[in-house]
Amino acid sequence: MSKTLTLAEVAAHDREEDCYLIIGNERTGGAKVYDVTKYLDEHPGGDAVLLELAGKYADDMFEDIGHSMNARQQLKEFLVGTLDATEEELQALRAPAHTGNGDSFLLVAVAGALVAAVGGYFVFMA
Ligand code: HEM
Repeated sequence: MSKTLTLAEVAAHDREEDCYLIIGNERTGGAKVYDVTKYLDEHPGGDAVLLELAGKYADDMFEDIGHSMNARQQLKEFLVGTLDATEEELQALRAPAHTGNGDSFLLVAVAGALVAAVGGYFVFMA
């Protein structure tokens, strides 16, 4: 039977000699815990990216890369168990990535103001 781990239990496996990652979401069948310690040296994307996420929720990064079906298949070899966390806890872990949207909104607003100012200047000069 597969185990169920809490976020705190996963967080304890946060180094090169003992590296767990949480990958998965509602769409891919739920958040699951993987022991990638033995995979660090073999990962085509290198060990650094995995170590940076050691003991953490790595799903957003895993999905952003657009891993192949083969990579998804490989995941199964490293399965430790399922994650015992509420939807709110997972959302909180995703939060840092979401603040990025606020920044880009600001960027668009500033760029828009700049275009309006330059446009206004030319209209004024004409
Ligand atoms: C156990 C988890 C993981 C497995 C089994 C895995 C497997 C793979 C495989 C097989 C590839 C080759 C391309 C492909 O088939 O898609 C790959 C590439 C890559 N992976 Fe992962 N990966 C894992 C987790 C992650 C995570 C968490 C990141 C976070 C950033 C990551 C970043 C990358 C990058 C950047 C590449 C591209 C390498 C390149 O093409 O230069 N991987 N991974």
